[in-house]
Amino acid sequence: MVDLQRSNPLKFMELAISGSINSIGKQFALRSDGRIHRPTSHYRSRFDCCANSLFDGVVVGLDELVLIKCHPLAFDGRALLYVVATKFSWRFCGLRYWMLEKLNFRKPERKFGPGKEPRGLEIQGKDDFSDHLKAPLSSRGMAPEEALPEMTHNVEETKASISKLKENTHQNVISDGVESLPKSSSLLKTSPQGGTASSVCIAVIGATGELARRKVFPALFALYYSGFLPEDVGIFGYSRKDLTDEDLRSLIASTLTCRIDHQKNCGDKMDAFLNRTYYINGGENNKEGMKELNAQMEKIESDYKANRIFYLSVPQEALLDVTSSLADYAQTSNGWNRIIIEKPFGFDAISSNQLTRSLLSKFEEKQIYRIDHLLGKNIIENITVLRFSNLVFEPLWCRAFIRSVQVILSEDCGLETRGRYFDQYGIIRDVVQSHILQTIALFAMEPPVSLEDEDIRNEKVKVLRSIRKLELGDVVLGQYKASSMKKGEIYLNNLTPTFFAAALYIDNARWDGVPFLIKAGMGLIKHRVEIRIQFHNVPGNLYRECIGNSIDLATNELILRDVPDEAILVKVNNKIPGLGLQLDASELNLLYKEKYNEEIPDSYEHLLLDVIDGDNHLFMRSDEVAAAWDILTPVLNEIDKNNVAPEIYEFGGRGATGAYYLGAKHGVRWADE
Ligand SMILES: NC(=O)C1=CN([C@@H]2O[C@H](COP(=O)(O)OP(=O)(O)OC[C@H]3O[C@@H](n4cnc5c(N)ncnc54)[C@H](OP(=O)(O)O)[C@@H]3O)[C@@H](O)[C@H]2O)C=CC1
Ligand SMILES: O=C1O[C@H](COP(=O)(O)O)[C@@H](O)[C@H](O)[C@H]1O
Repeated sequence: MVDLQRSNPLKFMELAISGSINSIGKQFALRSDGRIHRPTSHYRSRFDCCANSLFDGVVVGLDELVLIKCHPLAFDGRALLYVVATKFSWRFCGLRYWMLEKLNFRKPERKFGPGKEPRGLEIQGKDDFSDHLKAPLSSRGMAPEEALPEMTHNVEETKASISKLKENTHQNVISDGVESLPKSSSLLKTSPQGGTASSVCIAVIGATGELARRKVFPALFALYYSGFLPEDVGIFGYSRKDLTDEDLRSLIASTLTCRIDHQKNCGDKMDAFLNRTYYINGGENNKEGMKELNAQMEKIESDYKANRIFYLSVPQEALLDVTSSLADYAQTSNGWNRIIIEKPFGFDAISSNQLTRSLLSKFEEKQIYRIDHLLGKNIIENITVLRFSNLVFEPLWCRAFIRSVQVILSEDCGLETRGRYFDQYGIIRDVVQSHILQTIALFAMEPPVSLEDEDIRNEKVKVLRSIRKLELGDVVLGQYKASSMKKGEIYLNNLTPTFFAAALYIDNARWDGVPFLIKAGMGLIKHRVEIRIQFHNVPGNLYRECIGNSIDLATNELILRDVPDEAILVKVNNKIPGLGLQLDASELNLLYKEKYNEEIPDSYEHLLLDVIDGDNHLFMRSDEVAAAWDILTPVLNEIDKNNVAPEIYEFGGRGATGAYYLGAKHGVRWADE
């Protein structure tokens, strides 16, 4: 136990936390380089819940496993800072340095966004992690609880743990409650400019492509504007075109916008962002291109620590060459390297396993972020927040109470410019393999040990592996009429599905017999993205005579809606006012735009921030990808082998009528019937 600032503990805490988290009472993570780590996205909700608990919590620095407990009001108002960690001496140096820095004994050179620290710019030689394809599940990802003393253990135990750890370090001498500096520590190394901060470079490979221009650069700018990227971040755009820095800047400037809540100084910020953006012409040989990228990054990087993110926004067929060249020639050895890969992560089980093997021969699992932007939406985090933080839901989350689940992703638009990509992949590979199966996995998983990414991924993969292989009889394919394709749109092969419905079953104790109906389609009547959980009828319902409609329509329902208008709705039966006794099925409606007067950040922003944080829980691990393809590959093979033709439907209609028969077969009424 280290007793700090006896005389003025709250002031100390204020100093310590200022600039990172605004109010005392919230938790924070301390990185080994002395930086305060802001809560990651999934911690954010936990923090909000714990806001009144005066540090009575834990924050874990991912693979560094630093546990900090702060009780500013405990012990007669004295501030106590407990630090428990493995490799104690090394981390303790970091802590001491951080304390001194915060107490203004040492000033960092670099400053980040307005009042913000970038999240998770921690130093890691590389993101080391076990190979999940090889390791048994039980050995994957160590939960903090396994590595550290129990969160709730008492102060005496904490004192004992800390004195024991201190016995094992020869470097740390306590004087007046503040650790003296070690003689030498890599954490204290300064750059020639005197700075000790890490730098970050982000390379967008495929910078001239649609996704990069439309989504990736705007999300990076929004993060830069909000202070989540360091002022001196380096943004690199890479493709094979012969362009200059100025060309790239003009190309992306047209897609950068100042959101409603990002108006102040937006023009200046945009100029600053564009000035930090550089173009690399990779040419026809990515090996040479990556060497050039590496050289240009080195020119602007801190020689203290340099971290790199590579966003691979290239066609799937270019992935292997790009990742291999990047791994060999563009990684830094002076910080961490993370790569982001776009879906659909292969074409089927075989090609996906090949891609995974190739990735894992060059990168460690923890370095790979397989992105599906639909998983960065609020609705996805809300699945677990609602379930695990509400007593009214968690006990009902099983076959005994839930009759069916529907996952609906219907779009009213056509393919427009995306026809070429879509014609190769079709809707199953485009959104089912990743987005819909991930939604079901998060929905149906057992409670994870913690909110740590690997704990969540361990549970998701179990669900995916328990999903029964899909059969052709439980699948409906559709394609919107070619005559309704817009001018300039590519005519799809007549076997490419733009609509898909299926019934899935999870063969485990919790979900045995519960149909999970999924529907995804383009060119439909309405843009609608929602998850609907239908509960069983009330057994022996006393009011059945008073329910006007079919009793089936009067069951409780929980609806998580993303589009239109984000909302959480609960359908309940209530009495209609008046002298009679008649029941009505009404919706208790939490409409986000009414409750929260805030613009919701784009999902790419959310996910990019998670990558910066090193938080993988919304990104598919290799074994999850393999399990997802195992569910779909047999039926995809059958469809291809038998040339199964999709049912043609009207653009702007309700999709293939086969979906209704499918619903009836599984005893489910689609929500839009
Ligand atoms: N667009 C979207 O909304 C979505 C896209 N995706 C995925 O994102 C990725 C990119 O999609 P999108 O932007 O639409 O594709 P585009 O075809 O529009 O852009 C591809 C980019 O990659 C570059 N590129 C192509 N081949 C190579 C290569 N061999 N080496 C280096 N760079 C290369 C291209 O430039 P150049 O040819 O000059 O090198 C271009 O900048 C795809 O994998 C797709 O599956 C996923 C979901 C949605
Ligand atoms: O990833 C994809 O998402 C889009 C829908 O995304 P949104 O952010 O516009 O809701 C979908 O149209 C596309 O098919 C799919 O690849």
